[in-house]
Amino acid sequence: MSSSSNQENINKPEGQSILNVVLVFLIKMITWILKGVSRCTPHKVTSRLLSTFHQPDLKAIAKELENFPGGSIDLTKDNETGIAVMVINNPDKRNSLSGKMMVEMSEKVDQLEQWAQGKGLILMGKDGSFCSGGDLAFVKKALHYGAEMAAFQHHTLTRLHNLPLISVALLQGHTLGGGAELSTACDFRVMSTSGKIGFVQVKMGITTGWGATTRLVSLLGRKKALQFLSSAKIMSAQEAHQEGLVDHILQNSLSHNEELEACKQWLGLNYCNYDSNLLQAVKALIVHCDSSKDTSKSLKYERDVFAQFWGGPAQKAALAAKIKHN
Ligand SMILES: C[C@@H](C(=O)O)C(=O)SCCNC(=O)CCNC(=O)[C@H](O)C(C)(C)COP(=O)(O)OP(=O)(O)OC[C@H]1O[C@@H](n2cnc3c(N)ncnc32)[C@H](O)[C@@H]1OP(=O)(O)O
Repeated sequence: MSSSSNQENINKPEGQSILNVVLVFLIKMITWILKGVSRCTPHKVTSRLLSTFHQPDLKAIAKELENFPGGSIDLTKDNETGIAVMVINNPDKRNSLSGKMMVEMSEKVDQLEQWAQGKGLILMGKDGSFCSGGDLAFVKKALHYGAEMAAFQHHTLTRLHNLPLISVALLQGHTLGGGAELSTACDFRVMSTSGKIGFVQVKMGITTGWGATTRLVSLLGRKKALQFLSSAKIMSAQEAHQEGLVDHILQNSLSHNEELEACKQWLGLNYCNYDSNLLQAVKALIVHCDSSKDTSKSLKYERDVFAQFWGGPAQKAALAAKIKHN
């Protein structure tokens, strides 16, 4: 009796410690598996993001974006030629986009949607540079606001893409990151011989936030989209033309203004020769008949993924490194 109770006293702690070891092992295994699963899950959407994405309150987002000043978006419409020019005007920062400029771009797209005499649109940057993406001063202050900013930009750029006007991005100087994304919201891209274009987002620790993945896949197919987006390669005009991203390279040694005139001629002579009602109908038909036009699901997925990386450690490290892409 006494020996068996001794036995029990001796065995009990041993049994417990084995149980403890097994329990700790199991907990570690479960934690490890869960971490692995979460690492493999491409997008973890929080309830906050879901509610934002299902019904983005664009007016409230615009109000918030207006708190980030700098630059402007300028629009001139020529009723005679039917060609409008939209200028991204923030040359001191290589025409990067502030929050306020995002709102202004949306307002200018509203105006173009109503332009009955319109045939064509040229989107360009001020003083010989197209756009170097988001204004990094804005980006650093808006690291909590990626999902909302992306929803706003998706709405504006989808409307820009679907305008009943034949649109051309005039790519002078640098077209980087969000700038490259903007260029894909136009029907054509015309580039200076010295121009450079790069989807540098992965180098900045993020994925596309302004809808370029969705548009690139439909424009050039999966393989090219993958090549541009995964390499962050900066392409010359010749390379971008060979890849099919750029439609026309301008003649060498023209001034910035001469390049604009040459771009107007290219657009006007090739695509704006006929009546504006007819041309608007042609563009509207193409948008309507494009089987990939319902991009809402794809854009939502794109911004879900973007929101995961925006404000994350890789982006913060890239911003701290003050990377230049020239
Ligand atoms: C939002 C996100 C997205 O895709 O969703 C993105 O867009 S990611 C991509 C974000 N973009 C970038 O990371 C571009 C970083 N910048 C550069 O790589 C370079 O500045 C170039 C754009 C190639 C221009 O080089 P370049 O030698 O010609 O001029 P620079 O470097 O002296 O630039 C002239 C002035 O413009 C400013 N600057 C240039 N890009 C800027 C930007 N995105 N935001 C704010 N400031 C910018 C420079 O700091 C400099 O200001 P100071 O004279 O005061 O020094």
